[in-house]
Amino acid sequence: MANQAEPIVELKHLSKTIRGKKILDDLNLQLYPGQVTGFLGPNGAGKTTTIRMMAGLMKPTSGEVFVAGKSVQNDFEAAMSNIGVIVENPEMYKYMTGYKNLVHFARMHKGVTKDRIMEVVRQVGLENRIHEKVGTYSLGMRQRLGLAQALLHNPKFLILDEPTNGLDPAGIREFRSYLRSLAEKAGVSIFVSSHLLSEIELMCDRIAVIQNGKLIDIREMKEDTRPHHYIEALPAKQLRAILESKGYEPAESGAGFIIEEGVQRIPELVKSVIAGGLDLYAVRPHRKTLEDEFIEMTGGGQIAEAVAK
Ligand SMILES: Nc1ncnc2c1ncn2[C@@H]1O[C@H](COP(=O)(O)OP(=O)(O)OP(=O)(O)O)[C@@H](O)[C@H]1O
Repeated sequence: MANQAEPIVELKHLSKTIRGKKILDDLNLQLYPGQVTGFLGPNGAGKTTTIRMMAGLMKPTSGEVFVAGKSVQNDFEAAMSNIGVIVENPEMYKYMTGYKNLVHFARMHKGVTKDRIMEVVRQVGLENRIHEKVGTYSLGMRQRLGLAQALLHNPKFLILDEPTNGLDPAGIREFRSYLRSLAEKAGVSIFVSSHLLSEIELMCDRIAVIQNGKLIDIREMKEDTRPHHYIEALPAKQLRAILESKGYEPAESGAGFIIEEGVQRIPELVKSVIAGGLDLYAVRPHRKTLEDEFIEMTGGGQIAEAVAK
């Protein structure tokens, strides 16, 4: 899929040292069109520093960031014409309407027409409220207006720093689906920083994990192709014996077991458990979470704890 395309963003040997302290250490990363990449790491890992350098707000000590082939460090304006940035709580003029705010921000770019402004307004679903003052907007609507602002000049690359801070669960869900459709329909490459594992898991195709200024992992978020089920029955010892006799390798999980099995053979298995005289308490599909994967990957060590914060 997207990985076979040319990267739209490349971080090459990005390092930053401030007063003798190494904050970023030789970061190399490629981002692709149509993909949402999560940037995950514990507090102080270096996420904001990386993002500031990607957006040209801070100079790296060494290394370079390329966006659509243009260097953010050496060809700033050309690179920025392809970048949209949303930082936490985007600055808006509350006493002006959403529309007037966008007109104001549109002046910072070349060639943003009124039609383009309205197109972006529709894209983020604000058409019914765009002529009302921003002061009357909910936080979710303000986030969407921020997104509209960042999209005005049709950037190929969108950077979001902790975008859902302060949103309620419904607002987060809504924002997430906008981002996904933006990547899928418009082919925008999106880079989202967060320290929330669960958020990244739902929003992203791919995650890059940073710790102590170093990129420690990059992985695709694939649906686990092998289906699993959780099953719980008493006595547990007997359940294990039944599962093993059917060729499963049951993994203990809470009061039950996880087995690798799709939904087709579950009714048959349930019949055997009941026929064996066991009390059945639960059978449900089980999907591995990112946290499970980290624990498997790290043996439950420091990284899993750090990213789970
Ligand atoms: N101007 C600076 N001077 C000195 N140290 C700095 C400066 N800016 C950042 N740091 C340090 O660099 C490290 C990385 O900070 P950064 O803000 O990039 O982390 P982060 O991953 O964004 O963390 P958070 O999730 O807490 O925002 C931290 O240890 C921070 O204290």
